[in-house]
Amino acid sequence: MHSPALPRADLARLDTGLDAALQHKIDNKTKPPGALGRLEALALQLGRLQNTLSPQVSAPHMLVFAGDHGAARAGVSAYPQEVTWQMVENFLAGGAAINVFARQLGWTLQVVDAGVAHDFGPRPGLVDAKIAAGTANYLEGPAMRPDQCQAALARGAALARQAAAAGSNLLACGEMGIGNTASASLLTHYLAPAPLELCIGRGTGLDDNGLMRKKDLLGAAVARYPGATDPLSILAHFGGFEITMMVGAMLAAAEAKMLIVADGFIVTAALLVAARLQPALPDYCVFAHRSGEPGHQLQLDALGARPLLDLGLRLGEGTGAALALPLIQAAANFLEQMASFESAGVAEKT
Ligand SMILES: O=C(O)c1ccc[n+]([C@@H]2O[C@H](COP(=O)([O-])O)[C@@H](O)[C@H]2O)c1
Ligand SMILES: Cc1cc2nc[nH]c2cc1C
Repeated sequence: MHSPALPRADLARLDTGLDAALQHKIDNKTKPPGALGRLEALALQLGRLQNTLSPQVSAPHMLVFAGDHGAARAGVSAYPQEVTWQMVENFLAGGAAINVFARQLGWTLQVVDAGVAHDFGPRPGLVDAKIAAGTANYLEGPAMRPDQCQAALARGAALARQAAAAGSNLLACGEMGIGNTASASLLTHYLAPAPLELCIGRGTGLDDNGLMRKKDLLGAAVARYPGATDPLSILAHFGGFEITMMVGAMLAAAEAKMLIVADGFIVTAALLVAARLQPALPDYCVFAHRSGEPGHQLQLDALGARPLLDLGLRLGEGTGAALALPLIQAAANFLEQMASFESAGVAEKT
């Protein structure tokens, strides 16, 4: 599927021209070489991305995309579909885990209705980008029409461009959508690619019977759509609107040279789609954490990614991305603020 909503140009790999100077700056800080571990690689990545020896994290922006899934009614989740809109209300009231972590960081969230099956009316703090009241059920046909897929990609891209225009150079993505681990499993199966069975987990907490049912249903969905390889067609077939909007946001964020902070299983499914469209995309990403959802590791392997944290989180909402933000800020800060051996008068290695 061709996408008029997305940039046509190939996304460039990050320029490594400053690597030697960045590494020299990192190595001259008052610490043994390599002693700041993964933070040193993060500092190098930030320097490459911003093409400077003094990278900074400016106005980090978090988008939390919410959407409903037609397949949720068939029983792929431990929770009823209504939880999606109820949790959006919780986000708006400031009572969800992501609100707590965002407050701790002094961070504001932008909550986006990408396609929730509920009429919120005009609400302060909620971006109305509703494509439809939930996707169609992919057990019966495509989750969305091609024009809906394009509209979702375009809306996501516009939100990332707006954040960049307002001075942000870091985009963190989060999501909420009952049934969206099923969509993420299907996308992972086709795009990692990986055996379907290994891509399916308990999501919000299915018991053994529920997991068996989810595997049966998703097996039937794949049987209806054999041999697909085109990433946008697969995305449109299995949804959801929140995942599609994240794909658009990620591609536009990378184009604007923002650092993209990925969260868990569903956000990384969107990233898998985006990386199939723009293979250089992982250069622009930090993988915040390893989700407790087992298919996440398959996605990370497919992307050659190593997450920063491993806390057993499986909540979504962007919680892992929020928890990783201080580490990214620490990487920029040590590079900017630490003394060098010379400036501090500390003797170097003998
Ligand atoms: O981020 C993750 O890795 C993650 C893993 C499992 C579940 N979730 C969240 O749980 C919801 C989807 O779970 P489910 O079982 O309804 O497919 C959705 O709102 C996600 O944000 C998120
Ligand atoms: C309560 C609840 C909160 C969530 N946050 C993200 N996904 C979620 C799923 C449930 C069920």
